Amino acid sequence: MLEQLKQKVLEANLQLPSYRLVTFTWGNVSGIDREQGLVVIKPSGVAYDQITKDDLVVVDLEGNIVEGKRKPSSDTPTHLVLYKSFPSIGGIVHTHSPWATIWAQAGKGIPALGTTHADYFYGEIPCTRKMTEAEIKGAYEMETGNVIVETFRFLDPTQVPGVLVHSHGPFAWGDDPYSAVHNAVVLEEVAKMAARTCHLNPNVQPIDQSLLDRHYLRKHGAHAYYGQ
Ligand SMILES: O=C(CO)[C@@H](O)[C@@H](O)COP(=O)(O)O
Repeated sequence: MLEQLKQKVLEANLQLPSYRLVTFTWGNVSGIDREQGLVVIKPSGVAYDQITKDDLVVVDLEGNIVEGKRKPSSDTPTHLVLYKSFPSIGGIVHTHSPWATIWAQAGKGIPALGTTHADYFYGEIPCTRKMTEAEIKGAYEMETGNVIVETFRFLDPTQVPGVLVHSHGPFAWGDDPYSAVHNAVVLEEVAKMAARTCHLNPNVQPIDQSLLDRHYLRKHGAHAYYGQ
């Protein structure tokens, strides 16, 4: 089980540069084995083209290193807060993908302006509030997770599998590391489309609820009918 998860996390991390979601060592992917309560995550500061399965780090839900010779991603506390708060997710991706990061730096959520967005996100992709001085100077990465969880107090993370951390960048998640990367790619695509749509038409409004429902629910939920 854990070896299979390591392979998935390795492949998912290597997808980030191939989908052009990261530059240098920015970003990270993790996956969780909920039966064992263990998380596999990318090593901190290691170039993607040098990462091997042996470089991956295994931590418990308190962040203790259980296996691995490297230091875990600096964002590990953020991932752990999300795994503990969102029990349905199996993989998490953080990047600084440019278009999503532009929205995060602007402090604005990405509105659902079209069906591409609606196919994956059941409404706006929210932006967190700014973090306080105390949060920034305190356990910063853990507090980053807490501000994401606070943003989702009235949202279902399975229906909106991503968020923008104010002044920082996007986090996306899914059932496993691969689906988390898939959602991270879509988040970046809809961020680009939405930015250019708003530039073309500053008065554009989010799509009607009926269209949002039709597109989201045809792919998700009990009555989904998309695909084979
Ligand atoms: O968000 C950041 C830095 O702002 C991190 O994702 C990025 O530097 C990657 O850090 P790690 O190599 O995962 O420790």
